[in-house]
Parts: sequence; structure tokens; C-alpha cells
Amino acid sequence: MKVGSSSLTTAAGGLDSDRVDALVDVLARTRAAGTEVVLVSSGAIAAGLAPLGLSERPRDLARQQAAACVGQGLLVARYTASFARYGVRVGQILLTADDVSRRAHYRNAYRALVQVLAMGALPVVNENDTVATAEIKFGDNDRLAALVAHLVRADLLVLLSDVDGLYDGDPARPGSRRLREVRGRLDLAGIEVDSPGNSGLGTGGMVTKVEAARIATDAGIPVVLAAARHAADALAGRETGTHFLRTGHRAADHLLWLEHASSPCGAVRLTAQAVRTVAQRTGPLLAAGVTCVEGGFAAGDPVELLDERGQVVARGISSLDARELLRLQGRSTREVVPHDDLVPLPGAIASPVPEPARVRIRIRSAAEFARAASGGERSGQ
Ligand SMILES: Nc1ncnc2c1ncn2[C@@H]1O[C@H](COP(=O)(O)OP(=O)(O)O)[C@@H](O)[C@H]1O
Ligand SMILES: N[C@@H](CCC(=O)OP(=O)(O)O)C(=O)O
Repeated sequence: MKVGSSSLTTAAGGLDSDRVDALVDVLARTRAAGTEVVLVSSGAIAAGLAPLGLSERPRDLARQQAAACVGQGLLVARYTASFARYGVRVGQILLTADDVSRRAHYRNAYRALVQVLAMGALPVVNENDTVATAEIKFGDNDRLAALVAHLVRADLLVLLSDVDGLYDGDPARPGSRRLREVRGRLDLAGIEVDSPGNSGLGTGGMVTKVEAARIATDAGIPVVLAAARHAADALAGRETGTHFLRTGHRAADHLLWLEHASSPCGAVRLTAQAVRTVAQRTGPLLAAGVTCVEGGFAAGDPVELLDERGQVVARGISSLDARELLRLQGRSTREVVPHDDLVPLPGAIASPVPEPARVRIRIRSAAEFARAASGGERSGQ
């Protein structure tokens, strides 16, 4: 279950103890009935505003980090006290995208979550806002919740908000109607989704909830989007909010994180043959299939794999650093991205493209690459 900042705070700002207690009541009862629960809770930044004398969510990263620093402690203290009424222990788990896109880190996060559950405590997950810089940020907790649901092999993802479901337009506009069921992408055609609501505390609004629902349902997990006050109905499968039916099957473990949570530290341009191999996932990427290297990535970093036109066809974890790859590119059978660390992206191009007349190479620093990538530049020549 994921709960948004707007459902945990008072109109004046600060944590609303009554709302936290109401949510905890539902979760504690659900657990007592035999269902394992993982809570992804936003609210760290919102909870830290008033104690730091801030009247609204700051725009700059440094003050958001400071607010999260103060607020996360208060948030977890509140959950700890509230769950203690039922004799339930709470375990805090803070994640950055970087913690889970790599296979070894992914297994580590998985082990922690499973062990907390096995020992009878309830994991409360949030993004590690205090240290998450732009490059390693999930961006929003809706997406984080979809990825955590996949990590723990959840049977259901419940997204709680201050709105009672997905509407076909702005819910405040007269005539907007709630969708009861979404069976797939086609059901979303013509739906207007927009940014955060009036609380001024939420991050992504409905856009990120619909995106999170897509990630989860494509990976085989049904989603209910409902109002926080209807949490009990949502968990019990009663008619409330919007139900997103599952559309796909479980993806390989860390690949979903690699696709949706990681930010690339560089890019690697491929020959037509290598593009076919990675797009169809028929083998690893070898150095022989690489024609150009961008960014100063290190071994173990996520990189984008590009076709000759510069379009991204896949993402992978490079087992070589950029300098080593530059030495070997075009002439070695060393593995650059092992098969297990390769995820083709939707719409990946598998059609043949002409080989380049010649290859030009320029190494960029990681910082240069990140700047260019965030500015939308993609050529890198
Ligand atoms: N089509 C839509 N259906 C429902 N809500 C929408 C839609 N478009 C925009 N919204 C807004 O999204 C808000 C919820 O997002 P947000 O404020 O980020 O909440 P949270 O803190 O729960 O993540 C709602 O309050 C609503 O105003
Ligand atoms: N990690 C941030 C919340 C980020 C977020 O997605 O917020 P929300 O839209 O309220 O779910 C925090 O705890 O303040």
C-alpha cells in the first residue's frame, strides 16, 4: 500500500495524527487477518516543513533534503507509536534508485524486506530523500511503490490519495466521472490526467499514479487507486476507486528497476548486428558490437544502448568502465553487458541500419553526460 503526503497531513501542514491512526487501524486489522503488508509512505518532506519554519514545500533540492531529514524521523516515530497500539513493530526502509537497479543491491534490498516481514514487523518504505540527488532519484513514490510491489511479489498494489479514483478529467470540474475499471491502455484514451492536487504537498499528481499503475499491471500486479478514507474497502476488494486489471506477467527481478528507476551514467552506440542482439535479447552485448562510447561511466553503472541513429534501444549494466571499453570496442569478444543485465526498451528498433562510415569518439565526464542527458541532448558525437 502506498499513501501520499496529501492524505497524511493537516490543512495547516504537519502530520495529522488522526489520519495516520485511521490508516494504521486498517493496516493492523488487515495484518491480523493474515495478509502481509508493506507500506510505502510519503510525507517526510511535508512533515518537516513546520518544524523548520517553512510554510510551503521548497523548490530547491537542498531545503527539500533538510525537510526530509527532519520529517522522516517524525513520520516513522508517528507510525511506530501508532502501530504499537496493536503490538506491531515498524521497520524503516529508505531506498534510492541506485540501491536497487544493480543486481547485487537489488538482492540486498529484497533480503532486508523479506526478513523484516518474516520477523513479524511491518516495513515502512520511502525514498531516501536526504541523499537522493537528481541522478539517483525515483522522482515519486507512486513509481517506487510499483517497483516495491514487484520486489516483494505483491498480490495487489493499493495507491491511496486525497481523490477517490481516476477521473476522466479534473475531478473538481463538474461532469467529470470516475473510471471504475481500467483494463488496459485503450481505456485511458482521452483521459486528462494532471499534476498534484490542491494540497500543494503531493509530487506527481495523477500522472505518476497512472504511470505506476501501468508499471505494476504490466508486471502482473493489479492496482486499486482509492481515497485514503476508503483504504479498508480497497484492501478487502470491495467496489471503490479505480481498479486497474493486470495486463502482463512478472518481469525478471532487477530488470524492472533497471528500466524504470535507474538514470543512465553513459551511453554506448552499437552496430546493426548488436542492436538486433540486444533488442531481441538473444545474447550479451560484446565489445565487438560497440562503435562509440559516451560518458565516463564506471563498471557496474547503468548505460543506454543506442542504435546508429542515436535512438535508445535498450538499457544495461556495463561490466566495463568507459576507458576500458574504448580500448576494446569493435575488436574484442569481452562481454560489455551480460544477458541478465540487459533490458530492451519498448519500441526498440530491430531493423537493420547502415553501418557508419567511420567512428568518432569523445569521452565525456559523467557530469558532462548527466548535464547533456538532462537537457535532452542525445547525439554525443
Ligand atoms: N484525471 C484525474 N483524476 C483524479 N485526480 C486527478 C486527475 N488529474 C489530476 N488529479 C489530481 O491529482 C491529485 C492527487 O495527486 P497528488 O496531489 O500528487 O496526491 P498524493 O499526495 O496522494 O500523491 C488529486 O488531488 C487531483 O486533484
Ligand atoms: N519521498 C517524498 C514524497 C514523494 C512523493 O511522491 O510524494 P506524494 O506525491 O505525496 O506521494 C516524501 O516523503 O516527502
